[in-house]
Amino acid sequence: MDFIMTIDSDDESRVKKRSKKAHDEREEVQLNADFHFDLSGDPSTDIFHPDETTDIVNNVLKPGLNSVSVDEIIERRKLKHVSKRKRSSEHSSRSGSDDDTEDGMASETSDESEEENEPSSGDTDSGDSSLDWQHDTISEDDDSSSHSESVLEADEDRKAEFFDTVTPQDSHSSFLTMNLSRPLQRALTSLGFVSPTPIQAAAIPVALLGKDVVGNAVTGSGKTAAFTIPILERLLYREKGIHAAATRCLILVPTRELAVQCFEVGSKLSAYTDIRFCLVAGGLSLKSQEVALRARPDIVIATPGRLIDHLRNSPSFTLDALDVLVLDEADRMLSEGFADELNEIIKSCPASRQTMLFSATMTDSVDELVKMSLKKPVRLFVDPKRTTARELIQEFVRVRAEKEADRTALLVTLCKRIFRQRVIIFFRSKKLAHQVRVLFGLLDMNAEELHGDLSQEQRLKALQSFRDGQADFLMATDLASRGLDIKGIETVINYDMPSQFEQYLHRVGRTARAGKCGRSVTLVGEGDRKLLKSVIKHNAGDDNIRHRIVPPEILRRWADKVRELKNEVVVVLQEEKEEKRLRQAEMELKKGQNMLEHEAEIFSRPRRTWFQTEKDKARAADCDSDNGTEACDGSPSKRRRTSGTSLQASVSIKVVSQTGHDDPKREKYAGLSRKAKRRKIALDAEKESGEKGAIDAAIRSAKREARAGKISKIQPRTGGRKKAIPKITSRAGSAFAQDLSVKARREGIRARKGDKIGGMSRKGGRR
Ligand SMILES: Nc1ncnc2c1ncn2[C@@H]1O[C@H](COP(=O)(O)OP(=O)(O)OP(=O)(O)O)[C@@H](O)[C@H]1O
Repeated sequence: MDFIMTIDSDDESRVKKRSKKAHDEREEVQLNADFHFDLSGDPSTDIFHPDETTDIVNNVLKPGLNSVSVDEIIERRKLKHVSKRKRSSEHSSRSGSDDDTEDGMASETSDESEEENEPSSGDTDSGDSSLDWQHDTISEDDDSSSHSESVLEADEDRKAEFFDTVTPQDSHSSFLTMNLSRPLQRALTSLGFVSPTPIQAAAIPVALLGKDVVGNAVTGSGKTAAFTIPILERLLYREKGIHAAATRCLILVPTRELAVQCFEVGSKLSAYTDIRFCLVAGGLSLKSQEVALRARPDIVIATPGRLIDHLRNSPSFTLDALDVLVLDEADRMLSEGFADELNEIIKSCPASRQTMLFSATMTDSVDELVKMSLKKPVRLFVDPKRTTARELIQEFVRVRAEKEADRTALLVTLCKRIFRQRVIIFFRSKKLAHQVRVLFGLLDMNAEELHGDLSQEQRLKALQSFRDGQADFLMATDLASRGLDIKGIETVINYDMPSQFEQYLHRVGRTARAGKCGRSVTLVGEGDRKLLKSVIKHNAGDDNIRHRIVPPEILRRWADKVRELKNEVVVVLQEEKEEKRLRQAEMELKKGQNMLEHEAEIFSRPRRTWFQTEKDKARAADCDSDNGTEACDGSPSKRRRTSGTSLQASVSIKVVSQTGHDDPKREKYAGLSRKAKRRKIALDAEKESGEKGAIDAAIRSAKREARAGKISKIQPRTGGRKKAIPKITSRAGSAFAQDLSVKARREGIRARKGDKIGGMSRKGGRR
C-alpha cells in the first residue's frame, strides 16, 4: 500500500497561499530511496557544542531581570557585524577584489534564488522506495497492535462498568435547539458559533443534567465552550444579591497561558450576562487576585498552585459553595506533577459538586483521577481513537544520524524558504528554544519565545506579539503545546520529535483547529522510528502524510551560514548574562534599602503557608533537581515518572479511603454530619498544633459563617413578603434542582432575582 504522498504543487495549495515567489521557492520533494532508521541518536542536541553555552543559557533568562532585551542585544551585534563587513568590503574594493558584498545575507539570498530556479538534482534522499519504508513500518506495527487492541477492548469493558450510560435524547445540530438562554445565544451569535462541534453537542445537554462528565475529543474541537456554556446557563439561574455572592464554579487548567485564554473565552461567552469571572494564575499579582476573590466572583479560572496559595492564605476565599469543578487538560496537570495539588483542591470542594474533566488525550493517571474525583460520570469520547485533526497535513523530514549537526540549518532552510509566517516551532528544551531564537534574530527572522524561563509578563507579551502577527515565529517548549488557541497558525514545526505520542498530538494540534487547514513538519531523527509509526497509524485523514526532502546543496549553504553565526550567538548570550548580573545587583541593592526602610512592616506580615510541610516541599524540590526539570515546562520522562509515582501513591491512599476500611481518619469521623465532622476536625487540629490550629479553625469558622447558599436556594426578597426558603440537601437539589436540558421554550427569558427553578413556578417566564 502507498501511504505516503509526494508533495507537489497541488498539495501545497491546501496551505494558505503565499506570494508567487515563495511558492516557486518550494523544493521538489521526493520520496526517500532508502529511508532507514536505527535506534541510536538523540535529536535533542544543542545547536552548538554544549560546553560553549551551558552556563550562559542556564543563567541568562530569569524572570523580569533583563533591562536590555535580547532583541536589543541582537540588534547591537548585527550593527557591529554590518559595520565590520562594510569596512572589510571597502578594504577589498580598494584592493580590487569583487568577490564579497556589503551584506552577507543579501548575497546569500540572491545566490539562493538563482539556485532555486535550478532543478533540485542530487537529493541524497530521493528515490522511489518509500513504499518499502512505509510498508516496513506498518507491517511491523501490525503484529504488536493486535495484542494491544485486545487489551484495549478489555479495558473498555472495565470502563463501561464504571461510567454512567446516560445518552442525551436529542442530537443537536444547532445551538438554537439546545434551549439556551437569550444572553448566551447572543454571545454565540456574536462569536460566529452557529452549530455546536460534536463534543459540544454531546457535552452540553449532559452537563445541564448535572451529571459528571469525562470529555475527550481531538485538539481544536471546542472543548472550552463545551464546559463553559452549560456552566453559564446554570449560573443565570443563581440567586443574586450581596449575600448570595459566592464562587460557584472553578475551572482548573495546567498553564497560566491557558488560564488567560480560558478567561477570555468565558468573558466573551458571558458578555451579555452579569456573571463575574476571576483569573487566579501564577505569575500575576497576588494582591489584586486577593481583592478580586474577596468580591466572590461566580467563576474562578485558576492554575493549581496559585489556587492553593489563595485557599490557604486569603482568609475570605473558600470553595465551600462550589457547585461545579472543571479539570481541563487533566492529564497535563498530572504529568506536570500537580497530583498533590489536585488532591488538595478536590478535598476542599464539597462532595456534592458536579465535576467535568476534559482532555484531548487520556492517560492511566487520568483514569485514576476520574475514579477518585468523579461520581458515575458520563463518558463522552467523541473521537475514541487518539487521532490528529482531519484537516492536518503531516510532513516529515528525515535527519540522518551523521547529519544531526545540521538540524538547526535544516530548520532555518525550511523557515527561510517555505514556512515564513504564522509558524510555531517546538523544542524539547528551553535552552535550545532560546538559542535558536537568538539565531533567528541574527538572521533577520522575526521570532518570539515562550517557555518557563521567562517571567509571566514576558510570556504573555511574546504570545501577544505572535497573535498580533508582529512575530512570524514562536519558539516554544511543551508549555505551549496544550490548549493554546492562536488564530491562523499555518504551520507547526517539531524541531525534534517529542518523546510521547500524546505530546505530538497536542503540539500539532495548535494548527488545523476548528475545521481549518494546517500543516505540521517534524524533523525525524534515527531514534524516532517508533513514534513515527504511531503517528502514521493514528493519522486521521486519508492521504495526509508527506515526506519532505530538502535539497542538500541549499541545506549546505544555510549550514555554512549557521556555523558562521555560531560565535555571534555565543556573544549575544554572554552579553545577556552580563546584563542580568547587573540587574540582579541593582535589585539586591533595592531590596536592602527596602529592608532598612520598612523592616518593621515587612516582618509584621503573616507568613504565607502551603499545604505541604517544609519537609515535603524540600523533598519535592529534591526530586525536581535530581531530575533536572523545572515545574511547568519541558517534560523529560524522569519527571513524568516521579509525578506518576506520586499520583499513584496519593491515588492509592485515596482509593483505600474510598473503600473505607483502612482509613483511620474515616473511621474516626464516621457517622457524623458534615458540619459536626468539620467541627471535630477543627478541634483535633487545634489540639495537635496549638495556637496555629486555633487560628486555622477560627479562619474556617469565619469562612463558614460567610458562606452563601447554593445556587437554587431562594432568598427572601427584600422589601417584599417573605417566602419560605426551601431546604435543599441533596446534590440534585443544590446545583441542579431541575434538569436544565429539558426546559421547554424558554429562550429569551433572563433569570431574575427570586425566580425559582426545580419545577417551581417562575415569575415572568413562560415554561
Ligand atoms: N461551535 C463552534 N463553532 C465554531 N468555532 C468554534 C466552536 N466552538 C469552538 N470554536 C472555535 O474552535 C477553536 C478551538 O476551540 P478550543 O480551544 O476550545 O478547542 P479545544 O478542543 O479545547 O482544543 P485543545 O484540545 O487544543 O485545547 C477556537 O478558536 C474556538 O473559537
